Amino acid sequence: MKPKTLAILGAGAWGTTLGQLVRENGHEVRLWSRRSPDSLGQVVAGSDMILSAVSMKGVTAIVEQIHDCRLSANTILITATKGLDPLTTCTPSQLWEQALGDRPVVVLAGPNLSKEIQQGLPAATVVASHNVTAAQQVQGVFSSPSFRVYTNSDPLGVELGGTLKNVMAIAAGVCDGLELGTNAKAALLTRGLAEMIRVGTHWGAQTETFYGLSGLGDLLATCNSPLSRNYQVGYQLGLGRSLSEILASLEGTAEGVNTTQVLIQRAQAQNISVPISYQVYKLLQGEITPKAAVEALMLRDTKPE
Ligand SMILES: NC(=O)C1=CN([C@@H]2O[C@H](COP(=O)(O)OP(=O)(O)OC[C@H]3O[C@@H](n4cnc5c(N)ncnc54)[C@H](OP(=O)(O)O)[C@@H]3O)[C@@H](O)[C@H]2O)C=CC1
Ligand SMILES: O=C(CO)COP(=O)(O)O
Repeated sequence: MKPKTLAILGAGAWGTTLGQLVRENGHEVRLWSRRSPDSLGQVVAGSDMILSAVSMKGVTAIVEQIHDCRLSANTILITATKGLDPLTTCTPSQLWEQALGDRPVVVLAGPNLSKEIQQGLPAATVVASHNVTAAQQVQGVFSSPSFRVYTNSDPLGVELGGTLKNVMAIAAGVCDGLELGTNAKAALLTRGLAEMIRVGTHWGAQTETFYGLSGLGDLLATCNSPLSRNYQVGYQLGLGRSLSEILASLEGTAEGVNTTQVLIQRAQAQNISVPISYQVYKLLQGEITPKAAVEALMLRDTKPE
């Protein structure tokens, strides 16, 4: 493959790690953050691909700035952010699509704890787009002997898999912090996946996508690893620490905290049943103790599976 030029927006843990992967594959990487001396326009000019790996709270500002930048007609935008916009409740790819018109947008998501990837441990991910050719080009740029990349044609499902599992990762951390055991964790993750599918399909994603790497796969990774920031938040809540105390000492972004707020706002407006996410919400709001959240879930009305 001819070397490509990739502008990476967001020099946090994930942007840096993805930049390292692409550089090792022989492509040119220009890493940009809001603290960079170069302007966004300078960095994206002439790039074949732009990868956004900023946390959700930074996406809107960058999407607005991109409007004023000169991009070539076939520049591919790749979004790796796992979150929901509090103002519009849109996903990052929806925000990018609104801004970029006809240019292809590709979602990259999967069970990808950046610290393991930095060590060169094997991992797999998904690149999803309505534009199959664009997804295949991105697959070519990122694939390596240690990073296996699959294409998918349900970008919304792939994006929501990676986004909604962060709420479940908080719940899983609480479960482990409270030492509720393996049966409880299995029940939580299974019902958590059902909840993610209920929300995702209501919003237009396909059920089967959630059984893939970005849904079930990322659920297994983040709900079982202390490397996950969302899991860490939940674990420490389970130990009885307050959210503000936890966030003050957390290294990096735990998107699930914001995602839970936006999810509950939208699920309530649309009358979608999200019992696990709702207990995570009440816990994050400080309205309930971890033990009371578990009781509330266990004492719900009985129902068929
Ligand atoms: N780390 C991981 O393992 C993975 C992370 N992700 C997702 O990638 C995204 C980024 O995560 P990660 O890199 O770990 O997070 P970090 O906290 O390490 O980095 C966040 C990045 O976003 C930028 N940012 C934050 N707020 C703004 C803003 N208002 N304007 C512009 N830029 C901003 C930060 O810039 P600055 O440094 O200037 O503050 C930084 O570059 C998240 O959505 C996460 O869910 C997805 C898969 C794996
Ligand atoms: O999304 C991730 C791995 O796929 C990273 O998880 P955290 O954001 O919880 O650290």
